[in-house]
Amino acid sequence: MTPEFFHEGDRVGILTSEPIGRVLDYRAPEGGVSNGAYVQVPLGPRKVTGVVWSAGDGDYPLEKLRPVATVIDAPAMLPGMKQFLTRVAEYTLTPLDAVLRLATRAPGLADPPSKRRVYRLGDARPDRMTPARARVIATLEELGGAPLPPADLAQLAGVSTGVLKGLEEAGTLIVQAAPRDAPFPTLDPDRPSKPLNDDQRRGAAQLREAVRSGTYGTTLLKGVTGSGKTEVYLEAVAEALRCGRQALVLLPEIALTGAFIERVEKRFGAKPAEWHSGVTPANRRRAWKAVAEGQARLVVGARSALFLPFRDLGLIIVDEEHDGSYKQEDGVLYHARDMAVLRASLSAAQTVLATATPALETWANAEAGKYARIELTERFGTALLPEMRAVDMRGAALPRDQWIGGELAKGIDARLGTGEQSLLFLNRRGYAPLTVCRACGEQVGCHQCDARMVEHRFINRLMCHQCGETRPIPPACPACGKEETLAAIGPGVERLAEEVTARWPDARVAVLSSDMTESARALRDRIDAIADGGADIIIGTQMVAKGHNFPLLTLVGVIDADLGLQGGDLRAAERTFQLIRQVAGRAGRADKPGLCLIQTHLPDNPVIGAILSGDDEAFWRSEAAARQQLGAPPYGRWAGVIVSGPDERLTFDTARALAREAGLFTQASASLLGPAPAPVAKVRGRTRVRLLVKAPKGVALQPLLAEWRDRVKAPNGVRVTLDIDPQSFF
Ligand SMILES: Nc1ncnc2c1ncn2[C@@H]1O[C@H](COP(=O)(O)OP(=O)(O)OP(=O)(O)O)[C@@H](O)[C@H]1O
Ligand SMILES: [Zn+2]
Repeated sequence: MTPEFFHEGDRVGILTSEPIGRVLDYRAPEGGVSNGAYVQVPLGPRKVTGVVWSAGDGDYPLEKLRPVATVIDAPAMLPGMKQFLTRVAEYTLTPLDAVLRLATRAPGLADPPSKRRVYRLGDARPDRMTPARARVIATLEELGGAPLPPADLAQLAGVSTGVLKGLEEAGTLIVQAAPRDAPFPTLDPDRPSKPLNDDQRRGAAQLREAVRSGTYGTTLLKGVTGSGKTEVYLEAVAEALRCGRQALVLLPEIALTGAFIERVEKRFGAKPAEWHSGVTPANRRRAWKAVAEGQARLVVGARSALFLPFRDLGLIIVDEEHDGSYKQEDGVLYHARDMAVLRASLSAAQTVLATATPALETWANAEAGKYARIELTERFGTALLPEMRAVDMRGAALPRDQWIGGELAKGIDARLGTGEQSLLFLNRRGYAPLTVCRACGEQVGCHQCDARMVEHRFINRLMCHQCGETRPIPPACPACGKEETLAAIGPGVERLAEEVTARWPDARVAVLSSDMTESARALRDRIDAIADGGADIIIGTQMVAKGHNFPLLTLVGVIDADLGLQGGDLRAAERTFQLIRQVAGRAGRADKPGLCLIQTHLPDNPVIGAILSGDDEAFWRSEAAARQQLGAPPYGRWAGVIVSGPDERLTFDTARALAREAGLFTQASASLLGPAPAPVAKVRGRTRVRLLVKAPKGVALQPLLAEWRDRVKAPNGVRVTLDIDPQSFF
């Protein structure tokens, strides 16, 4: 048992967020320190952030230990949070310090709370009263004594800051220093919600009851696109607020937060805290602290918000829970949906997984009765689900630089000039996936990756989608040196935009792709403008499939439905099903009916069939049966292993040495496959080799993997990465 408090001079164990691999001993500072306190400690010449984790247990002489330098002004980490971080580390087989880093990513945490200047009303009145001066006094009197920053006061009173200066000199305005981290406004759960329909009401009641129970539980909220899932789970949020607890809503895409926050503001009368990479450092720190103090009651954010120091988390919503972006693919390889369930189970909270097309894992857990279930089978109001049609492209014979077939083109024609919008979906960023020399056949590749360079015409450069490196489009072939022989092959969204502009020169075209380098704010404005009718034809990658509401949109064209079906990884069918259903769901969300045309060369493919048929349960059952037969997740447990290093031979040697220890797995009725060069065999100059561990469901895989990894000492520079429940296999 760790004591609650350490007195000055006690030996304390500090976990830092530095890659040290263990808890370090320090001496408790003057005044003592609580268990769980966030602190700064000296480490070599630096000061680093850490948490009081345990009693110190080393045998280094106490008097030689360095004392804790600063105790950070924030509530101590709660035992439940320590447990959560520990379990994440164990589950993902990552060092605890790396997980702590996720939980302390608030810039300037240790800085003293900074102050800003505010004005409050003093007793003195100026000798000479002017209308402007009177307005300033009236404004502050109306606020009942609350101080205001100069800029806000000037704006509200409609005066210049010069007027304020004069009043300050007269002693009418008094300067004060107020903490910069203003508290978050209070959300009111009892403001009226939208009137819910019967299905929504039933779902909301079920969720409210679950939240009130004050126990752990997970619910799959499955509703067709446009059924109003958001309205339903906002009722669960309201209930958590009524119970005095905190709530977290995870969204898969930053571009969605703007619209979502507006909905929260309408429902609860104020804005929630935001947490994602687009939030400024100052606001991050403000949110982190307010969450730790229990003052911020609702957080809307990206997956990393799961690691915020909630006081009393009662509810986690994972919106579009099937979305691949919930898996973090570097650093700590965790799946935010799974870790949300873990965090909820440790804090007697409820999790709600909202989606139109659940991940097979989630579907199976609901089938098995581990998750409760709520179904919304119809769109809200009078809107109908879009009509879905496959377009057989096998005989289409389109010109070389066209990808929009006759039927789709007719659909676009019919909508131009009527105020209705068309959306063309192509899940490929850039101009063309391939740049080939017409003279020698060279495919332009990345210098440091086993990947082709992708032409991005908007920035006029070639880009490697593995490492992000860009370079100018070369004037001559890098292999044969011939000039003007490089040709773009195949379409990306930018090239599709070119086709659209050529064929419909008068149409207003908008391209939405995740690599556009605009700010979150600018992107949001653009999306709002599109929703208001600012474009006739929208072209987008999977970013457009997620959750947007474009009321005027009535036609969705899937340019190439077969893209995701090739490559044949474990989830190819599932992902294609989810993505196309989701993008189709953008059509016909208001009063006009929607149509989705799916261009394919594989019209008889069962996945295309399932997308068209509307019989979801049949699709999940057949997917489940196929996975069961393979012993694949969720019916078996898989772990991906990537061995990478700058030296090819050493990397392969390490992988082979690991493979020789496969006996450890076979004894536990698990198996090891590989090594084999990874499908992307080189990234940033590092050779990549893959192995795969497959185990039956009951096997405790992590301890086995840890022991196995430790049996082989990887030479300098060679890294062994373990990926539990891998989502990607490149
Ligand atoms: N009870 C309601 N009253 C009025 N409007 C509603 C109600 N429920 C939903 N809507 C409206 O219906 C539309 C779809 O709702 P919402 O965005 O919640 O659906 P969804 O199920 O999350 O859809 P998707 O999965 O496609 O993103 C929205 O414009 C929303 O404002
Ligand atoms: Zn590269």
